[in-house]
Amino acid sequence: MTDTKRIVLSSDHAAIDLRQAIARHIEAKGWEAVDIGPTTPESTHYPEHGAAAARKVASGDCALGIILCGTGQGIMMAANKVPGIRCGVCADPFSARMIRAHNDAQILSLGARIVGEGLALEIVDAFLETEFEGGRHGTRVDMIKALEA
Ligand SMILES: O=C[C@H](O)[C@H](O)[C@H](O)COP(=O)(O)O
Repeated sequence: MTDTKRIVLSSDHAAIDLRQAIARHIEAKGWEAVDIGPTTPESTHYPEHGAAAARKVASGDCALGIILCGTGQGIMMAANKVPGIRCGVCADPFSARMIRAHNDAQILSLGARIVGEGLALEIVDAFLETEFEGGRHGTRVDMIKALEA
């Protein structure tokens, strides 16, 4: 677990129920859920929500993030446009462990129209409980960072 336990959560309209279930789940596990919404089901725009969550992480206000839309794809694309952010879509726990251990991803993206709640919570646990391994993976993450320079 990282030093700070603040985890930002955000989604579009397609994932409100799952996002709120994840917030309750991680709070019960001792993380602080910083849920920045939205809370009402009107159709909204995932780029705004992905960017808002990513900025919370990039600024250091939150250590990690969990974002959701229908597929997880669009909101992931938006989050990855914020400098310094590495975000991956996962539909299985192994991938969620690997984006932390090998890619040092700070944000997990989930598709609420893809994964059910039980699987989503397993994916979230895998993501939050895994640390970056560094070493050769650090060299490669540094190469990703250099692409932004
Ligand atoms: O990648 C995009 C997400 O899956 C969105 O949640 C999806 O495009 C929203 O679609 P709709 O406006 O038809 O609910």
